[in-house]
Amino acid sequence: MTAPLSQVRLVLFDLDGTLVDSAPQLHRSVVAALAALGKGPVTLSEVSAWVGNGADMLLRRAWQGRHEVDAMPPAELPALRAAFDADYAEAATQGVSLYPGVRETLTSLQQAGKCLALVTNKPSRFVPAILDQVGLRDLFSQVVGGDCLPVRKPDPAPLLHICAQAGIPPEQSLMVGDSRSDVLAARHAGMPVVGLTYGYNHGEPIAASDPDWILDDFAKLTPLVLGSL
Ligand SMILES: O=C(O)COP(=O)(O)O
Ligand SMILES: [Mg+2]
Repeated sequence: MTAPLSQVRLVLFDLDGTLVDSAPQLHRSVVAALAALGKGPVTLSEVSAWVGNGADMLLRRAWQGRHEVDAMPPAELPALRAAFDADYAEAATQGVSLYPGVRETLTSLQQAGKCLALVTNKPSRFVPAILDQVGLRDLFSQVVGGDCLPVRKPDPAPLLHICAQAGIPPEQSLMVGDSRSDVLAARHAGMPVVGLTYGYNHGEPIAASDPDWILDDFAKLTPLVLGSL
């Protein structure tokens, strides 16, 4: 599907691996949570490959040391999550950085009259402080976190919720993300989707998820959306 991007009035952005490089802080807090329950550490590259389906799934993967986890969550999950939350409340903003071109690109899209929204699987309580830290808080008209609705990406509901609130249909919207959850959510919502190559996608190239456009540089969004790419 390649809808004409001249129609796009609303652009929805993923957070982790799309706007911010947050894996180092997530890694720190996952290791702290494991240690609190007497478990040894996991690596940054493992954590990067396990991000994308929310904090509980990240912790379940870390607990089992693999991406595909058992259907039943471990009994330790609530304690693990409490330890993670306690550490991440402090770690989330420490050294978190924007990918190149993000601020300039978001600003130019907003100045061109596009409505911007954030749709992340990260628990909502951590999102405002991160947006403040990187100076993006005022750019989004809506922010939907991983626990705002009963379901999260790859379910299309968070994307459709944002469209409904904005009064803009999915066909006139664009999803921008780094993982297969973003591509699938957009597909199910009937929305075109850009996949970025540099983020966290469970260790596989974003091309495997077949987004409508693949960009290796966030700044290329401006000409893509505003019409000169
Ligand atoms: O918390 C996660 O698993 C990832 O969050 P994201 O949806 O912003 O990539
Ligand atoms: Mg992401």
